[in-house]
Amino acid sequence: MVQAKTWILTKPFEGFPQHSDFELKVEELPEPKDGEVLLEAVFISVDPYMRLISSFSVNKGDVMIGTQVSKVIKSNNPTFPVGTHVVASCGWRTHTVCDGTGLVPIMPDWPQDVSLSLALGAIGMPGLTALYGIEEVLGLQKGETLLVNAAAGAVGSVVGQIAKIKGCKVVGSAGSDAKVAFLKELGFDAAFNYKTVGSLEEALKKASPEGYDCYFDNVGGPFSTVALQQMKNFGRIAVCGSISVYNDTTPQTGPYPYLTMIFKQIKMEGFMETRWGHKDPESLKRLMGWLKEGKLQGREHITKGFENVPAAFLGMLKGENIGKAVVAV
Ligand SMILES: NC(=O)C1=CN([C@@H]2O[C@H](COP(=O)(O)OP(=O)(O)OC[C@H]3O[C@@H](n4cnc5c(N)ncnc54)[C@H](OP(=O)(O)O)[C@@H]3O)[C@@H](O)[C@H]2O)C=CC1
Ligand SMILES: CCCCC/C=C\CC(=O)/C=C/C=C/C=C/[C@@H](O)CCCC(=O)O
Repeated sequence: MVQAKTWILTKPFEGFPQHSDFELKVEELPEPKDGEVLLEAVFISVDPYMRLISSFSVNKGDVMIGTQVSKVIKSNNPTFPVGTHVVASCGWRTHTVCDGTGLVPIMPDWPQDVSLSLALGAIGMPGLTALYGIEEVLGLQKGETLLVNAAAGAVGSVVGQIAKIKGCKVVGSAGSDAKVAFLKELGFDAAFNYKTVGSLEEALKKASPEGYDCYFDNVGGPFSTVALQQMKNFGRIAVCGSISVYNDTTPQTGPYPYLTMIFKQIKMEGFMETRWGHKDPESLKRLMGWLKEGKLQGREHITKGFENVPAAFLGMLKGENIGKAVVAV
């Protein structure tokens, strides 16, 4: 008999999540039946979407949602022999018994010297988000200028690096001087701390006086109101996330930038990375290729211990992470 530790939600989030919204529970798991496997979590991902989804689709007492890299430690399913590593959407739990539905094996030929945690980051969902936002939504072209915010995070740091691979000028904004220094290390052409610049408009103009062809928006809210005014004619905007409003308790209202969009003939498209799921195997190979060539860095912010998953999640929402926030169980 295996005991699974789980983090359950004591109530749906309201405003900024609190430590008291979570409770550690222990569950006795049954032995896996025919066709079933027993998974043991190795790395657990903490992501901004969990803040949103858990406000409306998770009930009090449910295990907190989320993905993990886990190892099959018992198997009655020939598709997933013991020792197989998978990406599993089974939430914040140390052990899981399941029938294999929805388990995604780690891509074949994963190099020995690359941490499996990257399957939750640069070589996983956030990396794919960056790639699809750039290629499928923005259609970014060599020589163009791209702006990305939350640029030192999981998605943003990959966005900037792919844009450099494609021969573009990249401007990034982030919330601390240490993050700005990291962006410069990654080869960003310009980077600034949006919390200390004074005038965001001036910072954007200084970084690219001729404006921006493309804007990869992870933040939304007032930042985007200002950034939109700095777009070039026929600029394109990929609306990836809107983290500045995820903890708001009142609905968003204007400003309404439609006149600027009309005059500048701007195109703006929201997207979910899951739209291009059929391309994932090929796309993950491309991301891994860049990693192996040294063109892509998969920086991570690792928190140790299952007991610290809520703290890692709250820390990510507060902006404590440089790179992908992950928990090593
Ligand atoms: N559309 C899609 O398919 C997907 C969308 N996303 C979205 O992409 C965005 C980035 O996600 P991800 O890379 O995983 O997370 P990050 O690793 O970037 O971590 C979140 C970061 O957001 C920034 N942030 C937090 N609060 C605010 C705020 N009020 N204003 C401005 N910035 C804030 C912080 O960085 P800083 O210190 O710079 O403020 C923090 O480090 C999110 O909006 C997320 O929802 C993610 C995956 C898929
Ligand atoms: C499914 C997330 C919907 C929230 C949309 C809000 C903001 C954009 C964003 O952050 C999107 C994230 C998309 C994440 C997709 C994750 C899937 O690959 C796995 C999710 C399954 C799970 O955690 O149980």
